[in-house]
Amino acid sequence: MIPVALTIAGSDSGGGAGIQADLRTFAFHCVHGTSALTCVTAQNTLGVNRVDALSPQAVADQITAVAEDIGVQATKTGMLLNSEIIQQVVAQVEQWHLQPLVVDPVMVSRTGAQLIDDQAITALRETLFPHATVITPNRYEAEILTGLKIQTLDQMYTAVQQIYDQLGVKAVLVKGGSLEASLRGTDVWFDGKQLQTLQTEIINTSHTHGTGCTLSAAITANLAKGQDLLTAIQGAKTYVTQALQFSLSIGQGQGPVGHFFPLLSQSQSLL
Ligand SMILES: Nc1ncnc2c1ncn2[C@@H]1O[C@H](COP(=O)(O)OP(=O)(O)OP(=O)(O)O)[C@@H](O)[C@H]1O
Ligand SMILES: Cc1ncc(CO)c(N)n1
Repeated sequence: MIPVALTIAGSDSGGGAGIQADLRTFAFHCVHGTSALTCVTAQNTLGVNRVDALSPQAVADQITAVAEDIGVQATKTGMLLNSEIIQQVVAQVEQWHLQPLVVDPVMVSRTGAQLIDDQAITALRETLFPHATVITPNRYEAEILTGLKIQTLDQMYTAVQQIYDQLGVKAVLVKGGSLEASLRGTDVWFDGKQLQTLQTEIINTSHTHGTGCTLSAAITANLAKGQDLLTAIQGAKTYVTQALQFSLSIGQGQGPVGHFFPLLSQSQSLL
């Protein structure tokens, strides 16, 4: 049986983040990827120029179509855009028991662009987080969720525990990709029992677009294969690190990670 994963997320026309990153990541892990699109962004390596929402019912119907026929072993959410879409996603998560559920609480991109409105942030916290197996905020999202400034490892430890204690989530991974250079490969994990620092080699590249989506999609793919959560996260971090090693210098801004890096390395060795 081939594992099936579902991503509920937005489209990135530049192909680096969102649904495009998620489906490539699922494919790399030999997991069949299905999707429910929430919105379409006009986006490239320089930033987001425009966002168009799908109707909440259209999002719900995509999830129903996948869940009632194909079935899903693990689900992730990415850019959910507004509170009406979040309300429908929560209803679908409940109806189809979409577990395990990885919630990447996409609010602010690494370039600092706000990607969802304030009401949506409240809806995420109050209605979706309680269903999450794990949430994976980046540094800016953890700052919004806690009201803390996060610059150091100690501040990451405080933030991850505060999010766990105050937001009723089962587990939290605060990601350090946008911290100062020495902390870029460092994430902090807390599930109410274990506080862990997860560290990989730091890759010195400015082409990091899509790291967060790729990480949460890889965690989801590993969960769809039946791995336990911490193993799934460790494997996903290794994948992101490798994808960063083969990141693509395309466009005038921050290029995407290289999801298909083994193919790239083969073709390079053929040159
Ligand atoms: N230069 C780097 N070297 C190694 N790991 C990195 C680097 N940059 C980011 N990471 C890792 O990538 C993962 C994603 O973290 P990051 O903080 O970049 O997420 P994000 O801001 O949500 O990403 P994005 O918005 O670009 O999709 C984390 O596991 C982080 O440690
Ligand atoms: C569609 C989409 N989802 C997520 C992110 C976060 O990187 C982005 N930039 N675009």
